[in-house]
Amino acid sequence: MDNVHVYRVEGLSKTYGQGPTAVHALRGVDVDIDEGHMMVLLGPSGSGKSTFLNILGGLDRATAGHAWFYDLDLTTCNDDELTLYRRQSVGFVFQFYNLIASLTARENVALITEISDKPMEPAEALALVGLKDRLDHFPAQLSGGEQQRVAIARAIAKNPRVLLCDEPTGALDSVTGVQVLAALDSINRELGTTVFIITHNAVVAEMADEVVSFADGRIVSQRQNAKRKPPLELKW
Ligand SMILES: Nc1ncnc2c1ncn2[C@@H]1O[C@H](COP(=O)(O)OP(=O)(O)OP(=O)(O)O)[C@@H](O)[C@H]1O
Repeated sequence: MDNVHVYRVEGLSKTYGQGPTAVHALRGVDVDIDEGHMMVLLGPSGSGKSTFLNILGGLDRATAGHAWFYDLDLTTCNDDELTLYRRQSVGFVFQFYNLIASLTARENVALITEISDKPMEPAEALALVGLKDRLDHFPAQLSGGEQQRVAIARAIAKNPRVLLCDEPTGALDSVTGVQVLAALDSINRELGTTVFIITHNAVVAEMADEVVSFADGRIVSQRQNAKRKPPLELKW
């Protein structure tokens, strides 16, 4: 049976600005993404990874081409449709955690579940990322890796179909970074969420089902790993 594609992308292009100062961030990207896959995106700085993820997440708009999320063409959505898509279907994790300092871990997650249709209990989301003993801690009482795991719990508590992570371990040392990657791995396995991770660390690619490499606004390679390596075995 054919795999179901969560995204189908055709000729996706993005140009910032116009004329001689225009920046061609994406130059015609074609790719299909299988539902439930753990995807790692590699490539040098400026190669278009974040632009690609931001368009898939409905945070930015393409200049040309198409990106379908199942049957929904994100490139023809109006602003309200994109907002609904983001709210219902996408979780985001960035390098910086953006937690509210005066709220506990549980309260930071609850902020999102209050505005979702089919949310998880905050405690359940925090347990999934290994923080069931930290529910009532404030961000300042948590390590950087633990704060990032609260941010991941917040992103998945609304049960999104996809989780888009832009350098989620960029601010962490290798030990805490691996724990964050392990949390993403268990979300992908236990919830079936399709997960994208942008990273500068090629070792992270070993935990992926599929590795997509960008250069100069294009995909220059796409390969599947025969076997995923558990994040706790990654060494960098
Ligand atoms: N809002 C913007 N306005 C103008 N140019 C932009 C904007 N966002 C990105 N760019 C440019 O588009 C190109 C691709 O950037 P992008 O952030 O997608 O690359 P990246 O591969 O994610 O890089 P990094 O690994 O450094 O985050 C770069 O040349 C960047 O300067």
